[in-house]
Amino acid sequence: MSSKLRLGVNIDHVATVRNARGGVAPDPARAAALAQAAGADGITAHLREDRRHISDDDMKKLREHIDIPLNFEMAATDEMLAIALETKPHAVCLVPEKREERTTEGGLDVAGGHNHLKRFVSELGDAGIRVSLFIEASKEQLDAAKSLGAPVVEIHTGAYCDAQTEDDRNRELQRIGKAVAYGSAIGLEIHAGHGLNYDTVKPIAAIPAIAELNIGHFLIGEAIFVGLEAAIGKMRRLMDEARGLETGAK
Ligand SMILES: CC(=O)[C@@H](O)[C@H](O)COP(=O)(O)O
Ligand SMILES: NCC(=O)COP(=O)(O)O
Repeated sequence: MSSKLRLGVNIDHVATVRNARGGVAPDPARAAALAQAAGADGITAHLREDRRHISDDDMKKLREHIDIPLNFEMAATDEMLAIALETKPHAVCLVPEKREERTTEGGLDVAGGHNHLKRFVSELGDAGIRVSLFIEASKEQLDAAKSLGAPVVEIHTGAYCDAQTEDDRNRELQRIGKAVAYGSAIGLEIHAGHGLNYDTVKPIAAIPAIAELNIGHFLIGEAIFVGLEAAIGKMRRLMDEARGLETGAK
């Protein structure tokens, strides 16, 4: 019997729309409350160093007003560490960040940045925060994550989602499947996300050892047409179908 896959809804791009006019609407905390009501298992938000979407105040409001787990995505910097330790979210996902990128382009080089990351994993873990590392689907990165003592990794699904041919997509899917099997065999909890939509979610959701998917940009875009509740409901249904589960989603 397959187990239910958790859906973390990333609300970054509600803030992108708000910031286009510099006011207070639409409010990411309101979107998070709606996502929770629609069946999200967690809320993900990325406080970027340049504050292009989510703000410090959004993080505080999310922490105060949301009952489901908050997954705080951040770069491994001292500024972000201090904010995370004050916010005390359920989880922190450490991600690579480049000021000039449009979105997160790749995974963290955990193997190469081992010494730099160690302190972040320990300090967050000691504060009772579940630490995850956003990485590419590679054995080298999984081994490095394990040796740092991170309990969770999130596999970057961007290359799989962006693949232009069926062959490339299948190759990426196989790479992810192999990494998930290896990561879970060495005792890591495996999450996945980035760029997932209705067309790409099922093969990823069908990988049994994945415990959580984080999905944002597509859901917020789709909500413009059908509303957030319907968009999340459909994603939930596709995930449940991929696991062969009865779905309670509308
Ligand atoms: C780390 C990751 O893949 C995303 O969750 C992240 O939030 C992407 O950053 P943007 O939302 O700024 O594109
Ligand atoms: N970590 C991935 C995430 O939170 C959502 O990414 P996306 O669906 O906005 O690309």
